[in-house]
Amino acid sequence: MSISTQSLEQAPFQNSFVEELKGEASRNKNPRQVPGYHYSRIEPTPVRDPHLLAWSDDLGGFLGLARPEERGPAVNALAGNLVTESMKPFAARYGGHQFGHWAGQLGDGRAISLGELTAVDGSTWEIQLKGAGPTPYSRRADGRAVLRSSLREFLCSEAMYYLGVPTTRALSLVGTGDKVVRDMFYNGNAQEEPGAVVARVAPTFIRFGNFQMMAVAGEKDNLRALADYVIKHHYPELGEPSPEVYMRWFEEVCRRTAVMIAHWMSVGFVHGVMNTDNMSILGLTIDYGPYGWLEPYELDWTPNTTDFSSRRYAFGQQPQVALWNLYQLARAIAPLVHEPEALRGSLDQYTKTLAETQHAMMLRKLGLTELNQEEDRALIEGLHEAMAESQVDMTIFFRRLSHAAPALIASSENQNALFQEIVQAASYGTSPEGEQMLHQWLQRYTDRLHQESADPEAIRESMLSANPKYVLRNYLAQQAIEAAETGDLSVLNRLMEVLKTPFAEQPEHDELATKRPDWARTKAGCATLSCSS
Ligand SMILES: Nc1ncnc2c1ncn2[C@@H]1O[C@H](COP(=O)(O)OP(=O)(O)OP(=O)(O)O)[C@@H](O)[C@H]1O
Repeated sequence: MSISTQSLEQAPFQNSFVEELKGEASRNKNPRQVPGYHYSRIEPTPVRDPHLLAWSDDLGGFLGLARPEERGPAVNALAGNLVTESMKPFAARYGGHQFGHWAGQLGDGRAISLGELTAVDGSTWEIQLKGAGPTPYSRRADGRAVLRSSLREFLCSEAMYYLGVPTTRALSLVGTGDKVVRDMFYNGNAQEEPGAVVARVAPTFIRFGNFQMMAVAGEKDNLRALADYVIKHHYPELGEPSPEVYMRWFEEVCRRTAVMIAHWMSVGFVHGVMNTDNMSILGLTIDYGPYGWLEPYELDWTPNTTDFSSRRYAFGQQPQVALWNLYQLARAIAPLVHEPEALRGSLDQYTKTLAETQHAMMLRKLGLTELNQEEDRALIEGLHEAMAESQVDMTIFFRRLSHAAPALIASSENQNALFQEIVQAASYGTSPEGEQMLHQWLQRYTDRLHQESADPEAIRESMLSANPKYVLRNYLAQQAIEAAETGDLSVLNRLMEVLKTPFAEQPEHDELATKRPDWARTKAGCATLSCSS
């Protein structure tokens, strides 16, 4: 049965954000403070030659949208060149803590939302164009985005979705035909790069920073209206807003944020810039900027060169930083509840959910069922220590372990050779101490596996479904970028296809699951990135 789809420019948009919240009357794009409002109505600025570079078929189908032609009205709408009658585009006003410091008003400086579409299951999704031109929140920047960062955002949003990580999605990547000037290395050498627009999709893009902005400005009515809007549309199960419901809502935000962080930690995703304006009120991964995937297992690794000195947003810091961010959200919404102190209790919900979810996810990754919680905790702790010491490739290590599980259970005489093979497969030059720790851990793990009653093949299958073979290693994204910049989309297309089923073997794509090559270790974009985008 074929599901009927329509072209984007024919799709009927709803505009609950614009209609239910407060927008300023002025439509001018001059940078300014916008006190007293949730958003500004602002039209995207047209680009020279919008052409489709990539399209997410699954998401398009889910939204009832037909895949657009390379050029035409649908792509014009995806670039911001065509605003249809039912769209009421807007840029939201928010603030945020950046690297721990309150930065004042930020807002959508280059993202413009077109409105909301109804998906085939009846749910509602906001469509937002990133790189669509200046808004009152652009400050001194140009409102545009370069192809390299847009391609990274497009690819990773979808890759994370297929990994099962809570995330915003990406519908399309459109080349603009315009050049954008950026200093990619922050060395003063600005150069022209191709521009692009990504159409992002999420139930809402509201961030912690939207609430912080209203609170800092002392706009209590706006703060309440925003909370009521979010609860009504996105947490309806909590009931009619009231001081008690705000408490329960905050607890739920804490819970969802914990689940998101547990997912990041379980696949080795490092967001790179967890400012409070990059924390979604729905617990979704948002803003794929200087993110990266852990290759050698290092807790203090960050892909973001801007964060090299403080390492505030390093892999191992993410759980703590999310808690700090939630604390800032609690401070922002405190005026809405009777007992602000009680919000602190909800932060415990974060810590508890994070610990439980991480533990459950790690058991799945190891093919273990809950037998003895204390012992299993110690086993998992030991694994983290051994991985940190040996700095093995996290993704490859777990994948190899999954394949090896039946052999480990069979306990042949060649056990040491098997241990060696697992470590070697994932090693970037492990120290003898690191190797020894991993061998000892593997012995402990093998003993523990013996206590499992399931069929070894079933254990292997279940581990393979919890340990992805393919993740978007930075150097892979960089290869797709370099090809796309010369007009070759084949690398991008291949990655899109492979990352749709990251847990499947897909042997013809083995080379996309290998260790980071040596040349990529220091090359810009391949391991580390600046915020330039
Ligand atoms: N080229 C740009 N033009 C205008 N504003 C920008 C530009 N780049 C970033 N900003 C703004 O700077 C702030 C923080 O930057 P950040 O890098 O987190 O944003 P981003 O990647 O554009 O945004 P998002 O969080 O929407 O993905 C945001 O207010 C953002 O809109």
